[in-house]
Amino acid sequence: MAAGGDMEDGNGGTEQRCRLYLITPARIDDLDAFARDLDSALAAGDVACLQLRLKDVGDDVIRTAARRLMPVAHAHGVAFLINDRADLAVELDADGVHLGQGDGSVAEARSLLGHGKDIGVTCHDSLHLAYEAGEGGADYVAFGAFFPTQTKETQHTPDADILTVWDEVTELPSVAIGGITPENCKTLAAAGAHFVAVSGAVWSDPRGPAMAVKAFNAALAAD
Ligand SMILES: Cc1ncc(COP(=O)(O)OP(=O)(O)O)c(N)n1
Ligand SMILES: Cc1nc(C(=O)O)sc1CCOP(=O)(O)O
Ligand SMILES: [Mg+2]
Repeated sequence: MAAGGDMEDGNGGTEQRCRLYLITPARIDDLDAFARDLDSALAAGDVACLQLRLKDVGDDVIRTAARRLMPVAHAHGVAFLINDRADLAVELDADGVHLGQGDGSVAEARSLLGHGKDIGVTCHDSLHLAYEAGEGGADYVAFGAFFPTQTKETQHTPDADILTVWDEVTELPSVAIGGITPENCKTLAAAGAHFVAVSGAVWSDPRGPAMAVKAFNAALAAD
């Protein structure tokens, strides 16, 4: 799906239907150290995508981080998406953008990015928002937060059934997000999620991000 990386979902005939989607911490103080952590995490197992989600920083900080981290992702065949900002995604030649409900329309992002890039949309607990996103041309929809999370304040707590309903009515990939761990990810995969999006459970794992990626892939591959 993505030029630099492979954001194919598991329906492409791969053995593992639900794949891991990583999201960076909202703040990266030591970019070189994080790049090393990222390299070891992506070397440890299958990851479909990395989203750069820096918050409360200037555009140049996002640019510097993207220029440092996108080559690491691409070296492992991992798609690299920018959070919120379709304009920066174009400028940086990223593989796509993730849009929240306040980050502009899919149509606007598509007019900037073109058809070779991925556009994802936050849909919280709403099938209506997901239908709207799909009709607008989104490449995936994201539902969440399924579990308690310290990474983002959210009022929406969908039930996993929304993933099953979505999977029954469309082939448009779904991403599940919010408090996802190796211990709880399988329930979301079994419900129909094509990707599980994770931040804290990878970057804050005391065993290191590589072990966390291994644990997620072992859990997702289990029957
Ligand atoms: C894959 C994925 N799903 C949801 C979000 C949340 O996006 P948004 O609602 O715009 O909130 P912020 O992440 O911008 O704080 C996401 N980033 N990625
Ligand atoms: C960025 C984000 N969006 C959410 C939503 O519900 O839309 S929950 C969330 C936080 C994801 O990080 P963690 O894996 O650490 O919970
Ligand atoms: Mg956003």
